[in-house]
Amino acid sequence: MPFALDVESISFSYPGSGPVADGFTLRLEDGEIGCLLGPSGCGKTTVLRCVAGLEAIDAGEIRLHGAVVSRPGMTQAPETRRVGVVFQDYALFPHLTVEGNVAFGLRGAAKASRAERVRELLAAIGLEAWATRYPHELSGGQKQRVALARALAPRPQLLLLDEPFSNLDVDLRERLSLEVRSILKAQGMTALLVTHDQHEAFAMADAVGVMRRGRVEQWDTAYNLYHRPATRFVADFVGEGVLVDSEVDGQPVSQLLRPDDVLHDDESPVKGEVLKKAFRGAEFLYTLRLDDGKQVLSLVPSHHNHAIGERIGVKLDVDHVVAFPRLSGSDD
Ligand SMILES: Nc1ncnc2c1ncn2[C@@H]1O[C@H](COP(=O)(O)OP(=O)(O)OP(=O)(O)O)[C@@H](O)[C@H]1O
Repeated sequence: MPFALDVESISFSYPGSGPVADGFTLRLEDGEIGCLLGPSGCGKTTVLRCVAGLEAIDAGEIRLHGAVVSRPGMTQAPETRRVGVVFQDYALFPHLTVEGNVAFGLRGAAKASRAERVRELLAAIGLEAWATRYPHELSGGQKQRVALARALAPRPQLLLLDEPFSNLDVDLRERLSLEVRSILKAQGMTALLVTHDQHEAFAMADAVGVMRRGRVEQWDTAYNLYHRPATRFVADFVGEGVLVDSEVDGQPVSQLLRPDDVLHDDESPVKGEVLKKAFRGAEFLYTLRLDDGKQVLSLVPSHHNHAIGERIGVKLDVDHVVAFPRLSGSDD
């Protein structure tokens, strides 16, 4: 079986700039939800535009279910790729009702089957009662669900989502990511999401690619990106933590300590001075200075409320060591 999406070693530059995608590779199985996660400017949106057919690649190849849609000198038009796109700004048609918006991509289909598909999708997004409302009557989350239904209506072979929740507040973002994931899974849709928000990536995707300078640095499950980052960049970008100088097998290394590796324990002889504290609801995130001067982060249940300057006992609970060679000067 060919991959639903197979992006093989593509390169792309805007006129007059260096490469924005640089030997970029990514594969998605049928029904898989992938995510590109990375800092601003690393090339996420550009890769999505190449996959949609909005940019012509300079090298490599893009295939959808085995059919070549892009190679140097050949770019199949976006409208014939059967690729749906959802953007962050919803882009709903203000003069069309919810059902009018969802039906928009079904022009040309028979009336009865069009009505049936619209009904099915409004049920999937839980907005049947809103069919005859207009976009200005909807909340941000509802608008984004309508945009999703509109993109799904013509049954694309791939759905691209570009920062779809970034206009929504944080709580809604995570809830909607999970909701959208279950809608996509129910429809068996293959999807590629782009975001710089790791909570969104973790909530929605089966696998996440951390991007840096036009390439994927690690393609993995959320769990592995957090607990087994392959590079210093991934360790730094995903989750919180500090790198402390240490030795493994006699070699000088920087060891990654996540806040959940450092436990608060009153009995422990190792003490840390509270330098900073951030209330997270269920937990405090403490920044502690140990007696040897090293700083670590510690996640502590929030009923342990300690003042800045207080010394508290800590112990390490590291079930596997993640370490990188120590930096020598200018490399990063
Ligand atoms: N139309 C354009 N012409 C020239 N350069 C561009 C154009 N669009 C984007 N770029 C540049 O390409 C690089 C990658 O941009 P891109 O939008 O793909 O990044 P991104 O990872 O999606 O970032 P963000 O999270 O900020 O949206 C950036 O340096 C950007 O300035």
